[in-house]
Amino acid sequence: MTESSAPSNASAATPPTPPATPVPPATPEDVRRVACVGAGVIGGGWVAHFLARGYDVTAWDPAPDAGTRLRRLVDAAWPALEQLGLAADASTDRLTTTATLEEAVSEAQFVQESAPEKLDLKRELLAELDALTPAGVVIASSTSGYPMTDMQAEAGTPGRLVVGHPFNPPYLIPLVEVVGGERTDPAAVRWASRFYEAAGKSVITMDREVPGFIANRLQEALWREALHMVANGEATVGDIDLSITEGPGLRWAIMGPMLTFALAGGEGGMAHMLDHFGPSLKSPWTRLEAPELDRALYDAVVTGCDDAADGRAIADLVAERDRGVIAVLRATGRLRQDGAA
Ligand SMILES: NC(=O)C1=CN([C@@H]2O[C@H](COP(=O)(O)OP(=O)(O)OC[C@H]3O[C@@H](n4cnc5c(N)ncnc54)[C@H](O)[C@@H]3O)[C@@H](O)[C@H]2O)C=CC1
Ligand SMILES: C[N+](C)(C)CC(=O)CC(=O)[O-]
Repeated sequence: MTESSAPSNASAATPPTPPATPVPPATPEDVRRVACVGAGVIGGGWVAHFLARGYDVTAWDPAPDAGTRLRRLVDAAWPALEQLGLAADASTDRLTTTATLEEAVSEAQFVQESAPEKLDLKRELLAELDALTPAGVVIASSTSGYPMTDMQAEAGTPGRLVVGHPFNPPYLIPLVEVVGGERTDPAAVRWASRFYEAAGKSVITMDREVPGFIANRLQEALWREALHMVANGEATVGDIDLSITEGPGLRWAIMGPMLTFALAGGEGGMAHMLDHFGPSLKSPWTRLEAPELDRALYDAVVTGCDDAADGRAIADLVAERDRGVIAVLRATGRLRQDGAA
């Protein structure tokens, strides 16, 4: 199977349910119609991204107010996307919200699932999506951490199910981590990676399942340590945020932690850095085990964030974040020719 071909429809134990409408699988670069299932923070962000890249998007979400919420999210994101540069044929009019899941996916050439992070729900939904989506069309889950092996357990044709893990907001943060499960066809993983690239994303394709993928594994280590420090009264929520925004975070937007630390070794680079600071790896700088998320810690973090927001509403913070990310992308020359980040 070549990289441009769609994944096989090879069946697992249960025979596949035939798709509702026969739609021939597209090559990743030829996809025009994308379905987004679940339209909250992340699903809505995906919708905005795909619209900005000129796709026709169908969206389905069971919440009664989902359509209104989605339009609000897309409208709020659009100015940032205009700044980045829209695809020639991009329009919010290309969005259709559907009354049923079946309508959303029946003509889709790619499906992005962004339903709540609950394993049973994901399992059932992915099996249903698999039954409703045209044969050979790749279905990706936005999950933040469930292995696809666990989520594909009930699907008739698990070969086309992949993880496509985005970062908030998916319309601005370029990275997507792509990985399959034990029963995923490797061609589906390659297809998804090529599709995301064509859709303007920066892709890491993983060849094995790792809990938390790569970036969340790193983020969670930081997050866990931050919660320990708040729980122990060692740092305030404000201290934690400032320590990153005025410290390592500034460098991380330009180089990752590896190259950044290579520069800590001066002319000797990473080798000198390891010789010099390697022993400190054994220092008790990390606690590793997660702290108990008890009421006191919960309240301290929530109140700390309210204080940090200093009266700014979430919508104001979203606009501020979007302006900041665009400025960083511009300043570091990371806006692609086609306007995608
Ligand atoms: N919030 C974040 O920063 C990130 C979240 N993710 C992942 O994205 C996924 C969605 O998370 P969020 O957007 O944050 O959650 P959210 O709570 O904002 O949105 C979830 C949406 O799914 C809808 N929904 C409920 N039941 C559903 C069903 N059976 N089928 C389809 N949709 C259903 C809800 O009405 C809601 O609009 C999760 O898997 C999460 O782990 C990934 C990256 C970042
Ligand atoms: C908090 N989170 C685990 C849902 C975060 C992510 O999955 C990625 C992100 O946007 O940082």
